[in-house]
Amino acid sequence: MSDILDQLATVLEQRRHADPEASYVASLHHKGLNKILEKLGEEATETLLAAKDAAQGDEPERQAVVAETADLWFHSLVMLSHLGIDHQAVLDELARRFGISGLDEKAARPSE
Ligand SMILES: N=c1c2ncn([C@@H]3O[C@H](COP(=O)(O)OP(=O)(O)OP(=O)(O)O)[C@@H](O)[C@H]3O)c2ncn1[C@@H]1O[C@H](COP(=O)(O)O)[C@@H](O)[C@H]1O
Repeated sequence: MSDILDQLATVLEQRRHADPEASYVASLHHKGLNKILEKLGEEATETLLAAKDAAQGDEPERQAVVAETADLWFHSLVMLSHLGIDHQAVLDELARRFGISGLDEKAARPSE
């Protein structure tokens, strides 16, 4: 899975200083963080609406969830790139958490 993420992250990095007229990613960087976050919020909402439809739908509705989730992941990568955060850090964090039950992790948190 991380092959395509690595390739995409490389392209996104190249687009940071590309011509906004010629590249969607460059146009997002050019518009700035608020625009990127606005798109991210939109894609999150579209993903959850698609998921609600898919729960009572058929194959087309399931495919819509895949497409919306791809939009959401893509815009998350653009956000990370804009902030200069390597997407590998997110993969490393997931790897660090791998095998640690969320229930156990929460129970081990210091009480506030
Ligand atoms: N994976 C993607 C990708 N996924 C989604 N999108 C774009 O994300 C945009 C958001 O979808 P919307 O339906 O919300 O778009 P919209 O309604 O036109 O947006 P608004 O006008 O409402 O702001 C669309 O223009 C999609 O084409 C993507 N654009 C680019 N990529 C990748 O990024 C690379 C670089 O793209 P460019 O920078 O455009 O060369 C591409 O080669 C692809 O690999």
